[in-house]
Amino acid sequence: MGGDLAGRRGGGSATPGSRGFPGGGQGGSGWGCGGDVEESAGGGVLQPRHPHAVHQLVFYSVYGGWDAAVRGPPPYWFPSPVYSKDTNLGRILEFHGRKLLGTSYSNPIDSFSLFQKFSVQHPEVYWEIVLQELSLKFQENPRCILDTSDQSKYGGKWLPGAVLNISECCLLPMKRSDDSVAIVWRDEGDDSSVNCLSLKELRDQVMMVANALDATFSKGDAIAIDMPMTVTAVIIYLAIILAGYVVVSIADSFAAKEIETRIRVSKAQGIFTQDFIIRGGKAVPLYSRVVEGSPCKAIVVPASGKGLEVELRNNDLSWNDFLSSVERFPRPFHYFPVYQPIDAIINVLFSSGTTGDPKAIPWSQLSPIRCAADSWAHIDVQSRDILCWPTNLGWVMGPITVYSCFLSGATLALYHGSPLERGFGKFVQDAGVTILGTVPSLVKSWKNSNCLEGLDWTKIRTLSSTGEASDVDDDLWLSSQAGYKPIIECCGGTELASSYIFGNPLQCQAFGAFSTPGMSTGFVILSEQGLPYPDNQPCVGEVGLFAQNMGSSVKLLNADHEKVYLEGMPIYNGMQLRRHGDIIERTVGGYYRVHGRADDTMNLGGIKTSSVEIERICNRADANILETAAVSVRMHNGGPEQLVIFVVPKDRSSDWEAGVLETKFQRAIRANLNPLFKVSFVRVVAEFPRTASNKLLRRVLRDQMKKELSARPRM
Ligand SMILES: Nc1ncnc2c1ncn2[C@@H]1O[C@H](COP(=O)(O)OP(=O)(O)OP(=O)(O)O)[C@@H](O)[C@H]1O
Repeated sequence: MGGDLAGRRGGGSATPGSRGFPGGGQGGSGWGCGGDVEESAGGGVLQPRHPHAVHQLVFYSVYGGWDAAVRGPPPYWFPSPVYSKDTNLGRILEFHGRKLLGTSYSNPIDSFSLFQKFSVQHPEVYWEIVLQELSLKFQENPRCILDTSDQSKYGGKWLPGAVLNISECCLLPMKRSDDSVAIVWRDEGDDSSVNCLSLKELRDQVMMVANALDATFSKGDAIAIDMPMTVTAVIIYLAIILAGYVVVSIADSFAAKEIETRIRVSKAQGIFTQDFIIRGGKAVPLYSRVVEGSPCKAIVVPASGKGLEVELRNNDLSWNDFLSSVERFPRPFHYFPVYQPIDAIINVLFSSGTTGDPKAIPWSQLSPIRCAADSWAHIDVQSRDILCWPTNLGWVMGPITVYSCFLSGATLALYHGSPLERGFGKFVQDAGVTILGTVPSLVKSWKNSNCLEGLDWTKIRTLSSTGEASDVDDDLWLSSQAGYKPIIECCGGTELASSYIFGNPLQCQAFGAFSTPGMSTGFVILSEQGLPYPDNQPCVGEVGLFAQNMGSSVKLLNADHEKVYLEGMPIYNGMQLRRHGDIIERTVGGYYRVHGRADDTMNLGGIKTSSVEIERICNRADANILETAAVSVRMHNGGPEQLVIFVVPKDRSSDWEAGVLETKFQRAIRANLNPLFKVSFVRVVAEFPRTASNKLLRRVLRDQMKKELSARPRM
């Protein structure tokens, strides 16, 4: 991406006027539309209480004449000079900018893109600065930031020689005091209060659990956590790492067979779980699934906070019995952390399995530093923030959220219940959440059910989204709920412990788009011939990541790392590129869009296109469409790929003619994408198959359609 492109964006001259979108600037929360805070505070016209139709009318009218092909995606949020200097990166740039970038430095907004490039070219300088900003305490300091002398170490050796305990770093009063609030939470159904745990109280709890672990397990054991992301789960997570064990993260939505696979692959010796999961007013059995899936010792936490409501196996322990092992300890709240080299494994995570079997990915102590640093730089997590991201420790966002809060000194906000319901929204309001993370399916559900109506989300200063491609209209709705705050898009992978493309509060933001490669992340976009496009040119292709990527995986437990990520990838500037498998677009104006997995691309009449691109258009072809999925299949007698659109309607009772929909889709695709793409089949379904982390499984829809076609009589 050319510096000039980004510079123009940042400077605002490519935006629709310095006041921009009428929604921006309200709430006085410290940002504005190109002006100073003082000018913009309270200056917004649109309010969260206005119906979505009004927000739509204004947004789509303001940008009605915007030619995206010439100007790129329309930006809806613009950083002000005053706001920019109050961000983490802005502060760093004001302090170091001139020294590092020389006379090229002007201000955080205009110089952001240059600094991102600088961070790729000089990782040792960038990381030296960022390490100082996080709550990190090394027992042995690293010899250097990056050692590339050993050619056999793909991507180099980061922070060689460093010894630390990353869990201890999360618990130290470095970025905040012992009395500051570390975690706030609320149980589902309890609207009365928001519970708080101070940093000191958290540390005491973690140390007590660490002592109890030593009484039950052998050093170095892998210990699984399969429970909702509650305060207790976070305490257990930190305790396992503090005491020198390895966490095996298992999402609480998995069936017994999935639990069994994860326990087997990771060789876990024990598992922390709950009797039930309380969600949406229901008690969903969890312990019974764990018992079916694993013979290893289970420690069972009561979901109700009172007694257990299940009968345990002989070898299993109730949470209370587990903790009672420390009663005889003279100092149960004291614990000496187990210090380990930087590359020691602390957590085994599993990818979502969108492209096949989930990969078992070991995280070293570098990975948490990477997570926290990226959230610090891109989501601007600060010690004054209260961060909520409904997820699970079994998904990459769980550990990312924990480290992003505790290594930056922010407060972690946890809701013990379903994030789909009003109770969650009320918690966000009552807890004063300032940073809210989401996934697109959650946003779609909130918008569709209207369950947040009347709640006040204006304390939120930054929103964030990850997991799947966002829908522009859903994001318009989300941003408007918080008084037009920026939605920072993040796209990466479990194996990277981070994202490779992001939004950033030093740049104008456009709905459903990313504004920059991650700090210190380099990549090229490859043509079909495997050749990199020039980095200032709009293009679409598979992303090839640079090898030197701090915190990314070097090993898989259940697959050959080299085969999965490196084999067959081209060399760029003498450097072996790393596969990520995404097709991305660099737009005019230097934004990025994700077009989905390389496996989901199709060839329609000789033209390559992605599912996501077609879905974006089809989603808006009729008001009663909740979502669409586009796949292509070949007929049993071969021939060209046929386009199939699957549809989930909003109103399931409405009687839909596939023929009418086919015409609507065809018309929309012809007008907005390519007149040559022909819709061959439309199928209306009640819901889409998804991974346990809610990602759309197009490969299952493809198989379903292939089966249907092969069952048809052959001519
Ligand atoms: N904001 C986003 N927009 C679009 N796609 C996203 C976004 N965030 C993540 N993704 C998709 O999710 C992928 C990362 O998810 P994850 O690490 O869980 O692995 P997976 O690719 O879903 O699973 P597997 O590697 O097992 O196939 C990204 O490569 C991208 O395809």
